[in-house]
Amino acid sequence: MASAVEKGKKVAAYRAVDENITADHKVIGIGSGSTVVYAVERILQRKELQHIVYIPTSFQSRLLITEGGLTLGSIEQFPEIDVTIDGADEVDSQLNAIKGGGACQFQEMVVAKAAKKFVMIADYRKKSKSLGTEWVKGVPIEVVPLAYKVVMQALNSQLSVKPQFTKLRMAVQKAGPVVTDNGNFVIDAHFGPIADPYKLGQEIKLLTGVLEVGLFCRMAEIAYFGEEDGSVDIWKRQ
Ligand SMILES: O=C[C@H](O)[C@H](O)[C@H](O)COP(=O)(O)O
Repeated sequence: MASAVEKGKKVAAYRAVDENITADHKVIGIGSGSTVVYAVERILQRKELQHIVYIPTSFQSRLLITEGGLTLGSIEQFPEIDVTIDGADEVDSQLNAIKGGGACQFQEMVVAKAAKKFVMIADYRKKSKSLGTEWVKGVPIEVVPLAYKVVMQALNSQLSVKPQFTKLRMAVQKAGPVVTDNGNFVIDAHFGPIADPYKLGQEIKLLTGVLEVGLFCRMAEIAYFGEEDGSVDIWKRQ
């Protein structure tokens, strides 16, 4: 029996695919994480979507595309994407989101920005009144390895909001830090409730050594949340 969370991910992903991807589309971006697995599952069920080129956002998402037998494209070949569909760790009512729980935020940002429409999918646990209240592991920040200590110091001293903690993300079943698909490290910085996620994201992005910040602000047009009862709550950006 699938848990309520898994059911939530699945109904959100299926509905988002059905309402946003059509046979007229040529290039679709595929996000990363456990919810996106259901989006690809739904795409594979829809025979009329098989001719589309799919752009990955991580090693995991590339595997989903190739193992499903879909056509893989790169962002270099296809810098213009019709729709990108991706998961999220926490989403507020304006559709600002924390992403990067799986350390994929850089490629996800590139592929989301290249898309005419960015669609998010998640289960009910990801809905939030204020970013930093539901996802308390910290905002994921991808940094060039040699600069990680310098960035940590800067995070603690140079921002308009002081983080409650900053941590280098450590790997599981491997000694040492998580290494991203781009060969970088991830710092998780927790700020508590974030009053202005856009501003905070801009400030962090300016720190030398930072490649990308997992604050996706003013980007998604629509978000689908799968509920415990099997329904889907749809939020649109105003
Ligand atoms: O780096 C990972 C991504 O931003 C994921 O989209 C995010 O962590 C959500 O993942 P999941 O669908 O597994 O909750």
